Amino acid sequence: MVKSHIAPSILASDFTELGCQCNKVIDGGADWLHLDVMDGHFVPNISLGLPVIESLRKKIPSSRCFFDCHMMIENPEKWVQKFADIGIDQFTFHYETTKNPKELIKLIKSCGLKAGCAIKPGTDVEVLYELAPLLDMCLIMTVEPGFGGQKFMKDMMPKVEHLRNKFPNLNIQVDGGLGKETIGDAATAGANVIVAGTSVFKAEKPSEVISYLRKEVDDNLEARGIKD
Ligand SMILES: O=C(CO)[C@@H](O)[C@H](O)COP(=O)(O)O
Repeated sequence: MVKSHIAPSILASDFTELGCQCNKVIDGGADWLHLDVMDGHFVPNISLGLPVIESLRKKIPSSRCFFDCHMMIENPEKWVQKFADIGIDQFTFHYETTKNPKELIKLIKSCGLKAGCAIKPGTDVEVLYELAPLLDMCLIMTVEPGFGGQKFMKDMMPKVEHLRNKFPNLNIQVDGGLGKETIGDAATAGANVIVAGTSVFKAEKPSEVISYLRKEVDDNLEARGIKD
């Protein structure tokens, strides 16, 4: 059994008003904040890191919002403890960045964090089958990681479907190009954690978009009989 979680990606926010904008989407119904950490090596972009997330955490406690960190970085092992120390809730590493994913999951959990594993569009979903029972969440990228505002890759949906059929109780996240036009595909395939940057932060009424996304997910989880 799983719940819907709507996770706006702050990459699409106005960074000069970050705290206010985050509070607005949380008041509008967001369950998680999705924090995209990029190092300029694993992906061709640099976004934000420890100081920004630490400041946000001081304003927004865990009891108010779950901090979901998507680590688009090389050598993720080096950063787990540091991100745990500033109070994040979940550390999602990329499968492509580590030789020993099982050890990394152990490390993440030993630091008191939830563990997620992401795969790029070119990576086979089968790599997650052995790891999924050890994980709190799998992330199927629906764009090439690195930038917000890209087109949703519908051809990633069979990955979500395979994963959902094998693991009915797993949190399955999709990330990239999600909004009102694409949520139907993701929800039908079985995704329950929806990252939405542009569609939420650039909306006139973020709360209305969040409710729309949640309803699509909830209806589909209910139809599958796996809604918590
Ligand atoms: O991880 C990434 C991009 O690498 C995403 O989290 C995007 O930031 C989502 O943005 P939208 O496609 O929803 O604008």
